[in-house]
Amino acid sequence: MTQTSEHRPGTRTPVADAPLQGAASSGTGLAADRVRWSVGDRLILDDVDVTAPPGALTGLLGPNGTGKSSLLRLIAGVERPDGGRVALVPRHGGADSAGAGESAAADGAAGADGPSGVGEPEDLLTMRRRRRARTLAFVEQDAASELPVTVFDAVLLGRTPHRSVLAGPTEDDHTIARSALERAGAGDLAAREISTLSGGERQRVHMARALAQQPRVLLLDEPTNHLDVAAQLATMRLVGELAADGVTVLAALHDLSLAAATCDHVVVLAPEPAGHVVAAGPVEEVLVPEVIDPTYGVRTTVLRHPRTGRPVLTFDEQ
Ligand SMILES: Nc1ncnc2c1ncn2[C@@H]1O[C@H](COP(=O)(O)OP(=O)(O)OP(=O)(O)O)[C@@H](O)[C@H]1O
Repeated sequence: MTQTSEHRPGTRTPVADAPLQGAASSGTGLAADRVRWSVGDRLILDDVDVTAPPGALTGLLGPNGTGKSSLLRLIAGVERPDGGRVALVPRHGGADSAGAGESAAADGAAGADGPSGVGEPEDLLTMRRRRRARTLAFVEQDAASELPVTVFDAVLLGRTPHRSVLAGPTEDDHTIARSALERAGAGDLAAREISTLSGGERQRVHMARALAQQPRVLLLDEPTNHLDVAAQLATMRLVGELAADGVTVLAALHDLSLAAATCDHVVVLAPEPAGHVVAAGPVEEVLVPEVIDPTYGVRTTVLRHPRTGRPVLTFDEQ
């Protein structure tokens, strides 16, 4: 799959908030190979292959229960797969691998969880927790937020993987957290107790915490859930900007027109048999009736957005 950045809406220029770009410019892709996961005797994901190219927004699509959240949780290390591999794949071997090697050394773990050679894929599943937290951020669907902390302190927690275990947050950490809140459209919520927020407000705060982590890879499970239409557009624009900055984004989405309007690539999971990939590739090739109709059990009409020319999908029952 190749990057098709000209398709992304909104600005494609690198954003001005330098503090949030930190680890984002490395151009690391993500490859999940033959990922298999069962719960009890129920097979949820059956040898699933998903690739998220570096510095691109990849939409993970599929009907309810096809395993999108499960796959994101496995990639994030929340669950362990029964089989398969999840790796960071450098775009340019030299620069990326050098960066990764430095990070491993900073962890005191060089040679243990770092890549073995220049340009080698790096195994995410065996990566040390702390290093993974500096590499990858995950915004879960309806993540619980009952901690008795302010929004600002919750976002500041995103900085934890970047400092030594006993050190408190630095002035830089505060600056990055403030910038992350602003960028996620939640600057005015900083002093609020997180448990008092509405669903949409929480969603922005979770995004801000992920931004404060300065990840190379960002996993989003339904990032527009709970958001009004303006906030949905703002969130997807932000995600597109992050991808333009070099962050590899894999986002589970239900709104196929939103995916068509914003994603560089899409991967569609199908319900039968358990969580397998029916199609993957550029939006124009994958979001077509031949793929969507049998997968979702609908009749799809593909229109064109009058301004962007991108696909707009409408649906009828079969
Ligand atoms: N811990 C678990 N125990 C039992 N079953 C599970 C568990 N986690 C997921 N499942 C099942 O695995 C299947 C895939 O769930 P998952 O949440 O990954 O799907 P999804 O594609 O994200 O769904 P949705 O679009 O509805 O959010 C579902 O049938 C779900 O009930």
